Amino acid sequence: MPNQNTKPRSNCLIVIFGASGDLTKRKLIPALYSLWDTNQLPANFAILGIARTAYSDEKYRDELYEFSEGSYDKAKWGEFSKHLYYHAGDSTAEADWGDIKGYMCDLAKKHDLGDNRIFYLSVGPQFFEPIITNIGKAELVTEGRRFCSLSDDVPWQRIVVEKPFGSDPASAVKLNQTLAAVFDEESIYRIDHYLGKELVQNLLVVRFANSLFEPLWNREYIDHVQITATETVGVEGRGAYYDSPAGGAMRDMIQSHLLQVLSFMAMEPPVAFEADDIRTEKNKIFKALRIPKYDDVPQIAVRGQYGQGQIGGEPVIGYRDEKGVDEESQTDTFAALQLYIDTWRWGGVPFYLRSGKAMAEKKTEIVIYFKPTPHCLFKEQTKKLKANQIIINVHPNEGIRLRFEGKVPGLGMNIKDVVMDFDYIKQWQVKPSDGYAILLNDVLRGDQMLFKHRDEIEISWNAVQPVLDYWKDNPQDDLPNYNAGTWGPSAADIMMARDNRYWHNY
Ligand SMILES: NC(=O)C1=CN([C@@H]2O[C@H](COP(=O)(O)OP(=O)(O)OC[C@H]3O[C@@H](n4cnc5c(N)ncnc54)[C@H](OP(=O)(O)O)[C@@H]3O)[C@@H](O)[C@H]2O)C=CC1
Ligand SMILES: O=C1O[C@H](COP(=O)(O)O)[C@@H](O)[C@H](O)[C@H]1O
Repeated sequence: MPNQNTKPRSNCLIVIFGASGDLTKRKLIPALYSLWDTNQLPANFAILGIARTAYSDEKYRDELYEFSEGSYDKAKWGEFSKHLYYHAGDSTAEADWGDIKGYMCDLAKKHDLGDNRIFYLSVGPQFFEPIITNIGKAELVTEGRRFCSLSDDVPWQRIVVEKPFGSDPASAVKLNQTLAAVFDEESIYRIDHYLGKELVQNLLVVRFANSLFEPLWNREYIDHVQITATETVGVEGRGAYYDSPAGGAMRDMIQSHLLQVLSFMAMEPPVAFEADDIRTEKNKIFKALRIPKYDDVPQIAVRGQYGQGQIGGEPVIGYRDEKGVDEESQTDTFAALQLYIDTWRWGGVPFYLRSGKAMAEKKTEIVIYFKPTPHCLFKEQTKKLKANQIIINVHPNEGIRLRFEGKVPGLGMNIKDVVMDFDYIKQWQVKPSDGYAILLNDVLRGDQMLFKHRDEIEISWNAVQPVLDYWKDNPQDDLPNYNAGTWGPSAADIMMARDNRYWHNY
């Protein structure tokens, strides 16, 4: 993996809370291993996993190795895992912090790490605040140095906070306050793994390293934008979380990942390619998002929930039959939302966001639909002409496709749409990263560019809250309203048809 971040990294202890969980095993440890394998970790480092399940260091290392099902080279894993430790404890209980702190200090001495620490909150959101508070009480954030976290001479402590970041505007503000009581904003890394995806970052390069696209990137030429993240998987054993008041597609995907993608798609050119400048421009987009009116919700938002169906020829149970899900659940496993950004550039251009589980295909894409030409020379073909499109395939088939009209070979002037194709894997001969290695590399080097600022989180909740309120107040009696393995409820197509548009499904 190329190193795109050239800031120096210093020796440090990486502490993962929730070390026995899915995210740690599936994403964090593989990302740290790949950084180590490509010499991107500091000369001295140790990783300390903390959770309540009892493991010895050896057992923990073996468990992670087995979990990887052969993804790690055995000899290399042996070397890497010498840096990997485990401590069984309840990090939400103040009483356990004497031991936790002692263990951290011993490891720091053993590996000569000084006081540099990264705390990674890979636990359920209900545990974020108690753990942050306990870190503060244990005096693990160096007093008087909170505002010097980027200096090489002074120890630093950084915290990585997973999603969901709150479940509404008030809880997001409260979490930000708890964080601010212990860490300065420069030390807080609110992670969104979509910003670590190659094709999402590529948006900035496409827009700001080329003169070809940016002149068209506005209301004069763009008719509308669609941002889609659909999955074939259902809730996969996360029924209890997904069906809680903090769950559902609007919160789980749209409020977080898709709004972040939208901000990269829509922001103004930053003054410089620096974290502060990028975050300033993103923040302006969040400020300019038109807050939907409560009474308009049925026109601008669609809620869906999957019933039983088939995916890839296999039968799939309905959402309400999943473990941990209420049999009369109103949770949205599909959500679609029309938004406007009230700025000079985007006035009148609708942005359609949608996400769903148990759908026909796993795909994440941004599709930009252009307006028709001001005058049509090919009169008899007018009805057949398709809108020009830029399709950014974030996953799968990573790449960028430009769809435009071309002449069909032969006699006469027949016109058909054709595609110009930048295929990421063919071009670079590498598989794109899932985002975690890129983002962890940034945390190690103190680069916040791809992390969410306090302000944008608080504002972005406001854009979806009226929809969540409306849905809570108005149960929908047609749920489940789409079969697993389809493109979601017909109401989503009707919402588009009302605007004379259709979803980009194939
Ligand atoms: N899994 C994923 O792909 C993604 C997850 N996330 C987010 O990451 C976070 C973790 O998710 P995930 O790994 O899936 O969750 P899991 O339920 O798989 O793991 C949760 C972890 O928290 C630990 N834990 C629970 N209670 C305590 C406690 N009181 N003290 C210390 N540790 C505790 C559990 O260990 P034990 O029981 O041993 O204490 C376990 O290690 C969540 O916030 C989730 O939203 C975000 C994006 C993707
Ligand atoms: O954060 C989350 O993302 C995943 C989808 O991530 P992707 O990288 O596979 O597109 C989603 O399944 C999960 O519900 C959500 O919490």
